[in-house]
Amino acid sequence: MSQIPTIKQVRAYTLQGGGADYHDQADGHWIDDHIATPMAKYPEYRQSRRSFGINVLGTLVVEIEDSAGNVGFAVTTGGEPAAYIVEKHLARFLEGAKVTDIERIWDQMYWSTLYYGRKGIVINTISGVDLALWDLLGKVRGEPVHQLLGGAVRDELQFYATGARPDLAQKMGFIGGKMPLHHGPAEGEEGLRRNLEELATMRERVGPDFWLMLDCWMSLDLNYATRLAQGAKEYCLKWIEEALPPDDYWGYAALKKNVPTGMLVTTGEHEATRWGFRQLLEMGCCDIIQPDVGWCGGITELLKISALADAHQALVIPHGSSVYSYHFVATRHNSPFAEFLMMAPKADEVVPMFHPQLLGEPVPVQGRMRLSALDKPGFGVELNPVCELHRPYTH
Ligand SMILES: C[C@H](O)[C@H](O)CC(=O)C(=O)O
Ligand SMILES: [Mg+2]
Repeated sequence: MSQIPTIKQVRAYTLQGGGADYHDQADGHWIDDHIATPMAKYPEYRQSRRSFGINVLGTLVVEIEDSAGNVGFAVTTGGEPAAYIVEKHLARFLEGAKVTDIERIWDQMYWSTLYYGRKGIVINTISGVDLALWDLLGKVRGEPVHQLLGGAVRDELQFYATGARPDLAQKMGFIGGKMPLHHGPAEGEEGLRRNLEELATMRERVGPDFWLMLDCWMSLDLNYATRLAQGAKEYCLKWIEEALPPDDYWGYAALKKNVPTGMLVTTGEHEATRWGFRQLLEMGCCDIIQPDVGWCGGITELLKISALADAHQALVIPHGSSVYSYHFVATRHNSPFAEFLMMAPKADEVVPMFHPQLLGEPVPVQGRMRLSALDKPGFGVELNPVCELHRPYTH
């Protein structure tokens, strides 16, 4: 057997601009247009998520180089604080290790950061390192990540679209459309009426059979979420997403009992690790969990989360995250479809989710993606050289 390369150097960079929903989008983009948020109770922070700092962190880029000159990389949220954690803390667990030591490295990253980590930015950072390790291993082996995960269980992925225009997504071949909720409890009865009107208008446009979902981005309370779900029954809402703050497991368990029969409760994009998802699953909080592979602990942890969900008969439909989730979804029976986040400002065309950061990022065609689009080594993407990388710390 040929010798397994060892990890020579770990480098952490930051990058501003573009890059999915927590990054810098220009004025007029649907993703930052009066979306209901937990900050909407303050009128001055209601119109735009950038106003309260959704883009402050920017992107973390992790690069891992091995002794044979292969370089794996990944992008996630976390920016400069995450770069500090990689360089000053996590790099020690990688340098000198074999490129196959992924499980041991994850374990050491998690337990060594426990005293200041567990969730949020630290787990985003660990996720970025883990994804870069899987990318590197794929490049060393000359195989796509889905093959390293045990192989695909289907030849084609099917997508629903998240964006302001499910009616256009329907024409583009997606199986459903998830709209952002625009008004939270602070906008009172008038806001609730407008939320339901928007849903009614969209149902009218897409006809009776197309899936319609509402993404509430943690903005509601149990009473409001229950009333919204009950009002939305008439318009056959397929699921109500992230209605409550992620820590309100008790609220989710109650909401799941309160929603009309057949309507699904989904959540989990801001949840992390097997322990967080265990809480959601054991308390009966939702029907579908939506881990983001760049935030929940990476692929290594998502495998564990997914097995746990399967045993609870819950589906795993990862949040956004492009190629990092496509390679995973292709390999799991309990992930029968995937999300595509419409990053075109008017949600009127399919554009790569992480544009301009990645080169070679595949996108759905007619709401579908052939497995052959994911056949390159690693995650099959490259960093776009036009993006300016900044390395704020070294070790
Ligand atoms: C549209 C939502 O507010 C959010 O930005 C994206 C999201 O939660 C999702 O794709 O799910
Ligand atoms: Mg969501």
